[in-house]
Amino acid sequence: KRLAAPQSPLARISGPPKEHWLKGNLHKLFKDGLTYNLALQEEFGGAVRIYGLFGEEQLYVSDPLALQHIVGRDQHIYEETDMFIMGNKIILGEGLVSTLGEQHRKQRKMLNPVFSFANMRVMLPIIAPIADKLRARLLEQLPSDGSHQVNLLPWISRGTLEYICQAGLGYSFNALEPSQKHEYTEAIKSLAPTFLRILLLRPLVPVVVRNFSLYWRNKLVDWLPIAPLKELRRLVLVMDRCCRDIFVEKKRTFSRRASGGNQEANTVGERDVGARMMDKDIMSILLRANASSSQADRLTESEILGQMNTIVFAGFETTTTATCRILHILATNPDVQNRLRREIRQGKLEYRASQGLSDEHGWEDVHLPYDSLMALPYLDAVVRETLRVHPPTSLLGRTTRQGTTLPLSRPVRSTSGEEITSIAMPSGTNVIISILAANHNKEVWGPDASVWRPERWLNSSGERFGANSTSQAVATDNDDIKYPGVYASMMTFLGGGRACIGFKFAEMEMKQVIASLISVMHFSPPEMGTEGYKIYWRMDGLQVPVLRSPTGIDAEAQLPLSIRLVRDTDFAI
Ligand code: HEM
Repeated sequence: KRLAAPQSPLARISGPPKEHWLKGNLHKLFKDGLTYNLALQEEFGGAVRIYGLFGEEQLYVSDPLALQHIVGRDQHIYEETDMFIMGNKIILGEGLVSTLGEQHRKQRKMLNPVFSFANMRVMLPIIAPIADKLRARLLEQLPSDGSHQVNLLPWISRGTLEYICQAGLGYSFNALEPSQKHEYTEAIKSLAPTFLRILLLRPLVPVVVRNFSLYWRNKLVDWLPIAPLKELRRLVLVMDRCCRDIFVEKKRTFSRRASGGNQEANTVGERDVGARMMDKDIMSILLRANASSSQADRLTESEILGQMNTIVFAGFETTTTATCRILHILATNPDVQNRLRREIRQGKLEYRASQGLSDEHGWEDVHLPYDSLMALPYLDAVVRETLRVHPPTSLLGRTTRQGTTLPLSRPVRSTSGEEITSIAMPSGTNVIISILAANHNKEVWGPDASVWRPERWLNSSGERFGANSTSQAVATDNDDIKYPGVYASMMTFLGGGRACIGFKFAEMEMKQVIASLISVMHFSPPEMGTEGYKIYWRMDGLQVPVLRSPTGIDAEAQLPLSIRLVRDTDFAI
């Protein structure tokens, strides 16, 4: 007994038994893990000891005060793991998700202003016509006299790619023209599924990066008989080449304009964005900011290049699944859908009148400006509540870079039944931030925390609380029991120095798409026949819609919904 290794501080914390000798509890958490994740918080509280690979003890955290420390006060201690940073660097380049410490801070300093409200106002007119084009593509599929079942997932996904590429890169890949496949958008779409197939190799990344040069890494990929690894390398090369081409063109256009030369776009992709929107995209704003900043703050070319793939990748699947989730909820809640449509119609009618436009301009086609769109209270409540109950990214990893102590707002029980109010965290302890459990915490959101109820964001007259206020939605005044999230006090977009930089963009995009689609289209659940099929949201890495039958769950992600044109009765509440 005396020779046994000293017990780690986490061994005292209660948690589930080890489920597998190799995978610990990880497969339960990350493979269709919604129920398992929520049960952990219910049973053990805001800090739970779980087992990682080879039984390594980790801390699973949803406690508000602990998260204030992890993403806020002590964020320099709780950093991304080497596996995450190095893996991202290989795949996406030297962007925000691949850097730590001073380099990351420098990149954020340059990029934060790019995602300001002022720039969102400028970018909304890039997105609005694309959402209308998506709507037109869906309407084309409708028979003249009835409803039609459409798998919305690929369409929402094409729309999202087009918004982020046009607004992010200032480049159109015509993603809403399925006949015009582009190798860049195909690569971005294949990236996450390919990566998931070799997820178990991820822990080896730091060892390989530290011990093998690029030449030998390439040789390894050649020699190893692992097809998804070779495919991943191909995708990375395609993304890198396409981004470099766009970047070179952008720089050329940029310096030509700076010297007062020709204002025309050079490439088809640039021209397709339309002259009106030229130079208003994220990369153009970044290039201008970079050129006018001091030498010490300036990003290198490779850092700018790295942001291109990072922004497109980070903004793609997350926003796609969130938009799909909203549409699915609207389809299954016709009253909510009607109320929302009514509010949008009212908002557009008022704006049309304020601009002195005649009735000839159909209200459905009116584009609300940024501030009016953001101010629609019910739309805001529907988006907030969906992002709270169903956060697209549910779990994030961190590791302690030095020893520290983690305080808790509510004590948890030790394995021998004592109360624990703070936890000693040795250097190198792996932490899982549970965005999902935090967003479902009954102490913060009330006993109906897991119920989707948009009214929690509204007062009794249906108005929303002050701009960022969550006073009614949050069931407590105690600051220790509040989450440090950047968006509506929830953890969906995280908080602190590594919070989602694109959250305003995502919010704007989702609101615009929903407003555009439901102005003219009605959504309802699909006919599933007699075999008992249901749409089921599987939580692996992201939350993804699939079909579930009594005999099992389909592997293929899909969101089949019935759509038809809106009728007068679809505004009734
Ligand atoms: C509903 C949609 C979205 C969700 C739920 C979401 C969520 C998140 C979360 C949780 C993080 C923190 C990740 C971590 O620390 O490991 C993050 C980071 C990030 N997100 Fe988003 N995101 C969304 C949309 C977007 C969009 C549209 C963009 C770009 C326009 C974007 C760009 C980024 C970037 C660049 C980071 C890295 C920030 C950094 O490390 O400094 N995201 N996002």
